[in-house]
Amino acid sequence: LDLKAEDLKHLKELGAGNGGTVSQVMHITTKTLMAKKIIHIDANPSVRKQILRELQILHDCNSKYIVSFYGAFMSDADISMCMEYMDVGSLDNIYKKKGPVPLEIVGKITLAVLEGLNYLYENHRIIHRDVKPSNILVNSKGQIKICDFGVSGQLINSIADTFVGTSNYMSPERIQGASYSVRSDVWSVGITLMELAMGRFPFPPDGSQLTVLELLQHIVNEPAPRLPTGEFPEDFDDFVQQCLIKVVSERPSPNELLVRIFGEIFFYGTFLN
Ligand SMILES: O=C(NOCCO)c1oc2ccncc2c1Nc1ccc(C2CC2)cc1F
Ligand SMILES: [Mg+2]
Repeated sequence: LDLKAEDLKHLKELGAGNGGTVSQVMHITTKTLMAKKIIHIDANPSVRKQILRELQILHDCNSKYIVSFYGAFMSDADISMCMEYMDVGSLDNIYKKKGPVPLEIVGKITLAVLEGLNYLYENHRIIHRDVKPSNILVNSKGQIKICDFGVSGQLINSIADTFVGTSNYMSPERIQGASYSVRSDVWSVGITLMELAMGRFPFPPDGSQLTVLELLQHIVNEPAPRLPTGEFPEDFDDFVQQCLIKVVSERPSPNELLVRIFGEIFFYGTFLN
């Protein structure tokens, strides 16, 4: 299925984020609903060709926790990426509309995200680099899948060159210039789970407004955020604390967290059930 622009019928705009625009499209011949993401890259043709080549890896990223990929193509200076249409949408829009996510759903999200991250790393050595509620998608079959992960190194560079990438979910070591590791993704998972369970971004604790710089300094210099005491089960609080260990070498990897969850009684009768 080699995708081209003329094979697709534009249906509606779904959203626009930092540097990307997503719309719902129909693949005309197969009648398949898709989400098409357009990223504008002002890079020379050889860089754009390399990005397209690297994105082909997505055809081998097959997991029920990863949004399916249909293909990518260039149209003038833009990269178009076509993927599975997730009809319920992204978790940031869901919690902003419906309020804090019930804990049994947070448990389901936790397992899906850890399994997805673990699949990407163990099978393709891919680190997500951008775990956050807007990159976790839900469909009406109740499936939870991750997207927008760093599969193309060249696209990572091009996005970094073109857009301001200081993410609120960035780990302390990453803010201080250390290189990404899978454990940096686990920090972002911790912040994401807190945000979903609390129904608000967890920094700063008192909810006051911080500038971007103040936020980054806070993440590096202050203790990790904590769930409000007594409002959540201890096992969820412990799990989030594990994800938010500030020293990256002491923070668990997705694989270690999954082994701990499935290896212990911990899993049953907890927020993960
Ligand atoms: O969208 C991205 N960032 O969002 C900010 C710009 O709007 C993004 O950043 C990358 C960096 C490196 N390689 C890829 C991507 C990628 N996109 C992407 C990755 C995987 C998939 C999988 C099919 C589900 C879909 C995607 F759209
Ligand atoms: Mg995104």
